[in-house]
Amino acid sequence: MTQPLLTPDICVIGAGSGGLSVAAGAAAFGVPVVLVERGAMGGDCLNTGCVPSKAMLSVARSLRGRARMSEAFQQAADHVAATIAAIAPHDSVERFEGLGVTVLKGEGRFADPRTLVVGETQVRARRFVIATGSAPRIPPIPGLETVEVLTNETLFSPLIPREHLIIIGGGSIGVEMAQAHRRLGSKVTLLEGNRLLPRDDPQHVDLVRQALIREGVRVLEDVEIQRVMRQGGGVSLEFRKAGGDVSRVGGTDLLLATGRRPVFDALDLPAAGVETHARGIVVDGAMRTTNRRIHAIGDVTGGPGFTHAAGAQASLLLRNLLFRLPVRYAPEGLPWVTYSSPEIAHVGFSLEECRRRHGEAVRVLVARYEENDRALAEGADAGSVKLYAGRGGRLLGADLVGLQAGELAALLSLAWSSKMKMRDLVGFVAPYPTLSELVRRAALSYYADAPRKPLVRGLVRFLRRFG
Ligand SMILES: Cc1cc2nc3c(=O)[nH]c(=O)nc-3n(C[C@H](O)[C@H](O)[C@H](O)COP(=O)(O)OP(=O)(O)OC[C@H]3O[C@@H](n4cnc5c(N)ncnc54)[C@H](O)[C@@H]3O)c2cc1C
Ligand SMILES: NC(=O)c1ccc[n+]([C@@H]2O[C@H](COP(=O)([O-])OP(=O)(O)OC[C@H]3O[C@@H](n4cnc5c(N)ncnc54)[C@H](O)[C@@H]3O)[C@@H](O)[C@H]2O)c1
Repeated sequence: MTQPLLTPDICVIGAGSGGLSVAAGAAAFGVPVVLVERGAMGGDCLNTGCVPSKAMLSVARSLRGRARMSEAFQQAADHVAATIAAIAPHDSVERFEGLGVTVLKGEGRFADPRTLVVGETQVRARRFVIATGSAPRIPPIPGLETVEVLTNETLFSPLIPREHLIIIGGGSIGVEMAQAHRRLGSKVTLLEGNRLLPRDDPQHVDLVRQALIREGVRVLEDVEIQRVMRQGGGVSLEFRKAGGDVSRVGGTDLLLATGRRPVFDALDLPAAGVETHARGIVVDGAMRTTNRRIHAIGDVTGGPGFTHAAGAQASLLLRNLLFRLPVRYAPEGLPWVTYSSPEIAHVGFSLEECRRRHGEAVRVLVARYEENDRALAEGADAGSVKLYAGRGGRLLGADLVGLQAGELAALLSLAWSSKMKMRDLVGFVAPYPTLSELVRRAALSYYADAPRKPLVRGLVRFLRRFG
């Protein structure tokens, strides 16, 4: 029996953040698309990532230790399930088939540079888009194989009370899950080999660190984990603080939040002539792999692992595939947010990168939440907005920490991508009382010296003569 053969214009492998965007966008323009998914539609973000973690954080924020642990976790589990169920229809097979996409449920594997095999079906597309995402990276810690470990793939389903959760890794997942579990009633120990949130502004990270410690999370940084052991029904860890003695911590559960690895093993990429490096599939600025008919986007390319990064790549790729326009994906300016309380966010270049590029011309402009009426009214006076201004007042980057810092980051991301200057950030009207006034206030400080400048004072004096 010959295998069924499909010959779409575009075959997308992986129905997560990146793949779904490409499939929906291409189908909207009437382009024949085949979408291949071996697991749950929606990928990591919907099922085991952004959505369950943010839903859990929302319940944790409203309860903040005010409910019994069993009740708190039950509420969180219900809200996680309800949130996923509310979003799932948008990512479902039915919706995509309704858009005209042919959805194949199964694992894709390349047979040759032009053919993907999915079960009994062969797909020979003009272009392939690999969007197969990432999986938790398991570090080589002795003894890890002897205990049961949790990852984001197992933590939320079932979402159950953990008496004492030990978390290895103080990146976004580690910090968000430490706070969420603590607020739902778990005892939490967070161990990080470096410092918490190593890519974020150190002063801002300190605010997050202090919040975690105040709420009762035991935070251990600069530690080297030496061994993991079984202990009764739980786990025990041996670790060493830089230069110190070996210490031990025991808990009921162990969560690994130690970064990601790209997922492509099942694809047989060598058969397709697609090269990989340690972080993922090798792509050029147009997201083209070493096989010119095959593109790759999202976590599998090893760039910054965010849903909005996969979405941004998908939009650019659509422009390229549908309209043949030249595109170049530049991850540098990408915003990111860790949804702790306080939230911590970043836009554009880091201060270090700004200084590397523009030297002494860079000015740091700060506005503090304690100076903002809305923040005071909300009882959230801890936080700050830092803008990095270059020559002529151009916005080069920003770091933010505090209530709703992520929403302010969206405003600044628009300003950054529109190449705005401090003049523009001063020239808009921020409704009163909003946190967005913080952005204006920080930008205004760029002109703080103006009243003292002889030239400006002279001009004002001159203009006064005219009544
Ligand atoms: C706990 C957690 C919280 C997160 N929170 C945020 C957040 O708040 N904000 C944010 O921006 N990002 C967040 N992320 C990151 C975000 O989830 C990812 O960056 C995003 O999902 C990547 O999208 P993707 O399309 O590359 O891959 P995915 O969404 O993972 O999709 C890949 C899909 O490919 C399928 N697949 C793999 N191999 C094959 C194959 N051979 N054949 C067929 N199908 C295949 C998989 O089953 C999967 O469905 C979070 C991640 C985690 C783990
Ligand atoms: N709010 C968000 O946007 C959000 C939330 C969660 C996850 N994510 C994404 O999901 C991905 C995974 O997040 P993550 O937090 O696992 O990865 P990460 O790379 O952000 O952080 C991993 C942390 O683990 C530490 N680590 C690694 N090995 C260790 C070891 N042996 N001992 C001690 N510490 C160790 C690292 O120093 C690092 O700080 C990232 O791509 C992230 O962008 C995003």
